Amino acid sequence: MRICTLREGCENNQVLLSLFTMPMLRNPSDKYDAFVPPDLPDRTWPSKRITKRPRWLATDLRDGNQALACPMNVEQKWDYFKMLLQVGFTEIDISFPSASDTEFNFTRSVVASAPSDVWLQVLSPCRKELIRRTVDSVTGAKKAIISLYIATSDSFIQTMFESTQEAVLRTAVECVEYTRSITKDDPTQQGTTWNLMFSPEAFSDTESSYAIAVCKAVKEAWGPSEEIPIILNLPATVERCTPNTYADQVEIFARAFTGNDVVVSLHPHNDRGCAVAATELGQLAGATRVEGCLFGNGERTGNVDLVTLALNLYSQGIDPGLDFSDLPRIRETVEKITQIPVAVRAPYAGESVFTAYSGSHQDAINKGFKKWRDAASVDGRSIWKVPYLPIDPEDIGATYEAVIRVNSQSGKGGVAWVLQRTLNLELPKEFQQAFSKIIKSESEMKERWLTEAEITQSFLRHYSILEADSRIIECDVSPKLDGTGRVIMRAIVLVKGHRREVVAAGENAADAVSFAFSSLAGLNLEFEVVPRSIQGSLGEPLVIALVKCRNVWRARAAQRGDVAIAMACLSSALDLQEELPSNRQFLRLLPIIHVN
Ligand SMILES: CC(=O)SCCNC(=O)CCNC(=O)[C@H](O)C(C)(C)COP(=O)(O)OP(=O)(O)OC[C@H]1O[C@@H](n2cnc3c(N)ncnc32)[C@H](O)[C@@H]1OP(=O)(O)O
Ligand SMILES: CC(C)C(=O)C(=O)O
Repeated sequence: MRICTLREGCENNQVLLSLFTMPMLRNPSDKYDAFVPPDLPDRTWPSKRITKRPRWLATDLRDGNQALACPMNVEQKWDYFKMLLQVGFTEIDISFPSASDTEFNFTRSVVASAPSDVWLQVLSPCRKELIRRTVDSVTGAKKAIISLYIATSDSFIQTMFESTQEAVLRTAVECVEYTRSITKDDPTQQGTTWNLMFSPEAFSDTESSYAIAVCKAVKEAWGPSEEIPIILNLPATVERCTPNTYADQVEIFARAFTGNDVVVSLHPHNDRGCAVAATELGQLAGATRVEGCLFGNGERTGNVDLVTLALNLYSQGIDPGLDFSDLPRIRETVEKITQIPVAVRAPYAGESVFTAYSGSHQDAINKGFKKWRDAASVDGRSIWKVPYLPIDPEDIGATYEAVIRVNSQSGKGGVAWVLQRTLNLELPKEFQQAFSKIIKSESEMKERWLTEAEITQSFLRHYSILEADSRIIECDVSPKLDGTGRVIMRAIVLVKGHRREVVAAGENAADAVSFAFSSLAGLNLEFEVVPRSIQGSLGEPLVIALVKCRNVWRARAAQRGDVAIAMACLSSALDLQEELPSNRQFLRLLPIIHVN
């Protein structure tokens, strides 16, 4: 066998060995034409705002389904359909009935038991035999939309149909007339409320005047009413231009259909990654209905993502009319059925989209949450103003656990957030700083983020809060017992195997303890004590005392208020002894509390 490479050039009887990939074109204009936008100098959409939700159509069971390696079976379609109903969709593109028995049979079973207020939409090309089968599939439905499409873009007409604009327009009209004759004009079909949707395929690639001409002819052939306006659907079948250009195209189209007997609908795909933007601008330009899929499933890069669109509205204070309170469950169902994972950074739904690892983000979120909660409790309102979080993750079923994850990029705000959540413990700033260093190096050592449980355990361990071996045998702090209004502290401590009793008085518990310890150890120590109640995962309620002694913060915990503080001070002081010269005789009081 003789081998050649592209670089050397190949002759007959040689086997091509692909040793290198072809470089991208130096001059892409040799191959690709720039998109030519329509001219609309007096466009009005840029100064408009979206103030209400569109009509939503979920095409997961049709456009989404036709893009799957393993199209859904009847059972999967049913599970998906029920989920869409729960979310609140009232227009659902359920199938391409002429494609297969599965599609046809599923459609028949939905017709038999779908809620009566839901529009069942089914798609067919403009081919009469396929339209017949499509109409048969929804016969008996309460509400059905027959959705017809035909290619109208020059390139599709030339490449696919090898036809002309006139012939395509004629076919479209004939097919609509035929559809009308076997649906709303057929006396045997009067049990169903029929509507028509028509899509000039690759609208965004179609000359606007031609798209309008075809749709006008189609509208006339169908004869819509104001009660049931015809749906003219404008697919960006392949997204080929910037969203502002799509919006111009939509505005040009919408201006041509001013009556109430038309609804302008959008069907954007995401080839350039701009489908959400295109859909939002398309609504500014006059569209009032949107077709898409959950999480942007669909052909190639997908249809526009309805979750993102709906939650974008929600984040602006507009009720999207779709319920994503339990988005994680919806995501799980969709992933299971489609076998396509939702990307970790998919807006709203991705695993990482509410997570901050970096210190400055965490700090701002931590402060923002506190302010938001305080503000809510003051004036009864709770306008969301937490930095870095476009919406409250809890609204869509995400937990706050995912909001802050602590790794070596994190600062003190992160650990403060975690301890606040797990122990309901608010650490003083310097304490946060000290503990954050410990956590940072643990995370660096492990080369990963640390879980809330790991951080909490590390806190308890580092400050000897949970160690079992108690060496304070008794500790009693009795307020104001010495007749002078001072606090008496009495403790029996085990020091190197010897029981010792310490008694002292002070202005408060900490004071008393500091005197007690001073007398025991021969040191003069002062304590600043910040008592905190913690509940959290520890079972019994505890008091943690954050103790500052000689400018070092420490934490200790015990089961009851003053005693806890006393023990905390004592224990902290005893820890400090280790930092003193070894010739001083000091005690080692081992951890003081036992928590089951
Ligand atoms: C942009 C979209 O998403 S459109 C929806 C696409 N979805 C699907 O195609 C999924 C289901 N499709 C199918 O099961 C099959 O394609 C069927 C049943 C529709 C048709 O199957 P077949 O008859 O074998 O035809 P085939 O799949 O090759 O389709 C191409 C034919 O349809 C014609 N065609 C394509 N679109 C249309 C249209 N909108 N209106 C009329 N004819 C059309 C083509 O010109 C071609 O005709 P030709 O055979 O005379 O050249
Ligand atoms: C048939 C139409 C609506 C479509 O799916 C598209 O053009 O992408």
